[in-house]
Amino acid sequence: MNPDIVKERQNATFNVEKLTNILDGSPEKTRRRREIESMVLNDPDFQEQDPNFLSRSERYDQAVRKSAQMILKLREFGISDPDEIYYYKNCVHPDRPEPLDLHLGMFLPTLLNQATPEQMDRFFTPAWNLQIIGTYAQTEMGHGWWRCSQRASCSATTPTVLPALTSEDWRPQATFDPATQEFVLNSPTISSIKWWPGGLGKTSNHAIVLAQLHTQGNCHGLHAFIVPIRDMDTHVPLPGIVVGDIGPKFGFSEVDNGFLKLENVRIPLDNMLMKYAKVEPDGTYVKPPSAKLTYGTMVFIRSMIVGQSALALAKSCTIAIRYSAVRHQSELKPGEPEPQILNFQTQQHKLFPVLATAYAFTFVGQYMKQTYNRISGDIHEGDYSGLPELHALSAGLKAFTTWAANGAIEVCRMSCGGHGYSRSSALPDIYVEFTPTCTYEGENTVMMLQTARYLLKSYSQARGGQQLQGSVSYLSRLQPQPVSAGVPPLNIQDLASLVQVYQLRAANLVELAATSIQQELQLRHSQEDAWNSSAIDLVRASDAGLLSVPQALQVSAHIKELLIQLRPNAVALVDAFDLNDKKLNSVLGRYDGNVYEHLFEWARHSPLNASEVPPALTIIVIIKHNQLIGSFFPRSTSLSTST
Ligand SMILES: CCCCC/C=C\C/C=C\C/C=C\C/C=C\C/C=C\CCC(=O)SCCNC(=O)CCNC(=O)[C@H](O)C(C)(C)COP(=O)(O)OP(=O)(O)OC[C@H]1O[C@@H](n2cnc3c(N)ncnc32)[C@H](O)[C@@H]1OP(=O)(O)O
Ligand SMILES: Cc1cc2nc3c(=O)[nH]c(=O)nc-3n(C[C@H](O)[C@H](O)[C@H](O)COP(=O)(O)OP(=O)(O)OC[C@H]3O[C@@H](n4cnc5c(N)ncnc54)[C@H](O)[C@@H]3O)c2cc1C
Repeated sequence: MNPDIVKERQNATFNVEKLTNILDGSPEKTRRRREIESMVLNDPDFQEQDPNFLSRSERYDQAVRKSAQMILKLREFGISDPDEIYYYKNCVHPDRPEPLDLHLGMFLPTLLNQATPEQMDRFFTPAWNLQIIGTYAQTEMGHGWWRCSQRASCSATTPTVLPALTSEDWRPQATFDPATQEFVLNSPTISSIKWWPGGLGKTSNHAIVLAQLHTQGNCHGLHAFIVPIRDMDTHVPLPGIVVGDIGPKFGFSEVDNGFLKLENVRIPLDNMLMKYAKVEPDGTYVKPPSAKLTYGTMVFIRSMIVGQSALALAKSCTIAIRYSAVRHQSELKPGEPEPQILNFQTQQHKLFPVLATAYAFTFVGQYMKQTYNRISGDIHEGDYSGLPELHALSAGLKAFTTWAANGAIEVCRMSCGGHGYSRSSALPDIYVEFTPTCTYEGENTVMMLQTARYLLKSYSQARGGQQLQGSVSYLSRLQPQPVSAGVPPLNIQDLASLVQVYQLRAANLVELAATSIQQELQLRHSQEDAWNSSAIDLVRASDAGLLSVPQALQVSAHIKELLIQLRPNAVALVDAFDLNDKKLNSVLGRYDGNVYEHLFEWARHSPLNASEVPPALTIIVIIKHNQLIGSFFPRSTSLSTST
């Protein structure tokens, strides 16, 4: 054990195990989490080659092998609780998305939320047993977003063939054929090819495809269909299915994100997910109680991503803070030993806010999950009243937490200097695997605008005298203040006072956005144009701080004081996240702090070190010996060599 890190732990002023229990929810939950962890980390079937030294195809193959083992073991150990499955999976594939993510994270949950009992028997049971492997195909090459409700040019009363349809409307179509009781699916244009779905490229044999429903000559907007894409025995693509991998990406190397072109693919009537919307055998369309229910799975994953932001931050600051405790640089005073870099105020100022955010997001993630479970329970009982708030909260928190975490991971990487740039630190991988959360499940700006839409509606209800409940109740309680009213009193030591200032700022920003829309409406006369011209204010309204210059200076001084208070407990606070070394997979973030010897050891495994003279270098050796000069270079080229 590195002596610096030992001293850090000796200086801590609280019981780390108790804090771990609080983070987990209870001592029993900590025990069970560790039990699952050791099932995976001590299982030889999950041993792997360091992916850093593998090609993409090798990484995919290794991940598929581990995922298959994972399913067998989940069955063997009878693990069926979604939280436990999720935890087990995260130990099997630490930090890395894998080919079955979409199957587990979106295919199964979409069936649970939108399938009829008959469809549950036909699809969910075999999918649970991994006979059916599914993905969720919404995004297309030309479009990442869809309307929940029908477009003006795609409504129940608009015949499909009207020339009013624009090129934008040429999205994948599912047209009902009553003669055969089938839907015929087509991707009419290049831009309507499904693009991005995880596990689609090679792994899945089924996809939930979102397509425009056409029946009795009318278009009814976006609906979900279960489409078999590969033969269940041979895994070969079925007729009419053009499918494959979209190629290498920034990260996600283990995942076969794919493309899917549908060419007159026929599926039975009862392959449309019909828990809510229905098509009768004669083609009659039965509306769902809410068109927004089609988007339920995204609300689930967005809620889950809030917790993933916390985990990415916990990992990043564990690595950076432990490393900063054992790294020494630059004499502070001449002749004295070099200090731990964690003693530099600037280093603390980089890392301690990340640490605080990791804690805050952990609790926000738990709150989001409880809210999701509560409101989705109501929805299952037929009460849809909480859906708008759930959508606004999950969309806004997904965007806010992923943006914040995305920036903070990079702060952690840079705070580790050069070694942070090495893949041995794990920080580059954490970044590339985390950053697409800002884009997928709804691009963040678009999500912020969804939250703003809800805030503005709530604002106008509050101004109309309604007493609002839940997360927007502050809009009823607080009267937005004009700038001339000055800044509110603030006690920076008092949490309640800080929350009140945040709420006031939020209310002011919502009012600013509403005023902007009103002004733009007078200028532009169209609600849509006024909305777009106020979009910057709207995004700010969803991301609410209202301080005077002296108050800001007071905050700044208080932060310096807090850095000093936090310093003795920094290592213990990251230890409390209880991230096992094998899960963290970082040379810099090792629990024992023995960084340098393991860094050297890790580098020696680089494939470039497999031979002292890599084969490609023989050409240089030959050139050095002047044997090829005549054939490689024209006679006029003078090459001076010493040999
Ligand atoms: C069962 C066992 C489970 C075990 C689980 C265990 C382990 C899990 C394992 C793994 C998980 C790991 C990883 C996670 C897996 C996957 C993640 C990886 C990849 C990502 C996959 C994807 O990206 S899928 C594609 C996602 N795509 C999007 O998110 C597109 C975003 N677009 C939209 O949401 C919409 O197009 C829109 C909202 C931007 C615009 O829609 P539009 O209709 O035009 O909107 P408006 O006119 O503004 O609003 C209309 C109306 O609807 C309301 N609304 C909108 N969305 C929703 C919603 N989702 N819910 C409720 N309500 C909604 C909106 O507020 C408006 O309401 P009002 O009219 O009342 O104002
Ligand atoms: C790693 C990864 C995995 C994915 N997995 C899946 C999957 O499994 N299944 C699936 O269906 N999809 C998947 N996706 C696709 C993903 O859901 C989309 O990329 C995402 O929804 C964003 O859509 P887009 O790419 O069309 O971005 P665009 O909407 O084209 O965004 C581009 C820019 O335009 C801006 N913009 C767009 N609309 C508006 C607006 N209304 N107002 C203001 N600004 C706007 C955005 O803010 C952004 O700056 C995945 C993507 C990635 C990167």
